[in-house]
Amino acid sequence: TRSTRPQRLLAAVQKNATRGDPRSVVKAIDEFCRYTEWAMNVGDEKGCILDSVVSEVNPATVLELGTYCGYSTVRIATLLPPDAKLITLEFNPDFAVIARQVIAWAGQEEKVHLVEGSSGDLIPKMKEQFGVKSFDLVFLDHWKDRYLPDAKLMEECGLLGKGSVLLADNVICPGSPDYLDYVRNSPKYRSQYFKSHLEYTKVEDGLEKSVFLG
Ligand SMILES: Cc1cc(C(=O)N2CCN(C)CC2)sc1-c1cc(O)c2nc[nH]c(=O)c2c1
Ligand SMILES: [Mg+2]
Repeated sequence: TRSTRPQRLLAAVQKNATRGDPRSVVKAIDEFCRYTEWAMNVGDEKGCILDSVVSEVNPATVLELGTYCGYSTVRIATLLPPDAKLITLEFNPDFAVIARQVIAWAGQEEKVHLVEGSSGDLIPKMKEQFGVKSFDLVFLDHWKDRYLPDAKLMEECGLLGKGSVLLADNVICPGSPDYLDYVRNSPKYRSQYFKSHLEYTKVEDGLEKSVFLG
């Protein structure tokens, strides 16, 4: 039967990237998605904004909501010090299988903990199961309708501390208007929009960076 898009993306990584070289993995995925087959990775343009926020926050603990094929997981992990921890949650087991292999090909498995399941179920278990006190950075890139409930859930679970940064992908396309309205109008956050484009296209999209004020 026909292969899946994530399987074709992994094949492109294994063919064109050097094992243990994360930058070559990122480049191979971007070339595949730009010239062969579009896929919903954060991409190179928004990826540079992601990189700059990760470098600025210099997080010890990161939560990524939505792994997909592991593209942003690799981008983030590459910028973290060796003792930092990146937990990434993926609901779709077929995506998780591919992401583990992409992350391994990039040589980043030490810093990454990929957990399969839904964010709504797993967020309340972060403290007990993973010994996390709070997250310095959360990258929301799973499903537009879960951004707001999961942000509130993280607040309720005490997973956000003063200065914790939420960075959300796709706030314009596909769009998460209720989340945007919340973080832009809540006294608990200071929010900033980084205008960009939907990965590998000219369509407008952007990242919203929101600092939790405690
Ligand atoms: C699946 C999809 C289709 C989009 C689109 O407008 N398209 C028109 C233009 N053509 C080229 C591509 C397709 S945008 C998008 C998407 C993009 C992300 O970054 C996502 N991140 C996390 N979770 C998502 O569900 C997610 C969906
Ligand atoms: Mg996205």
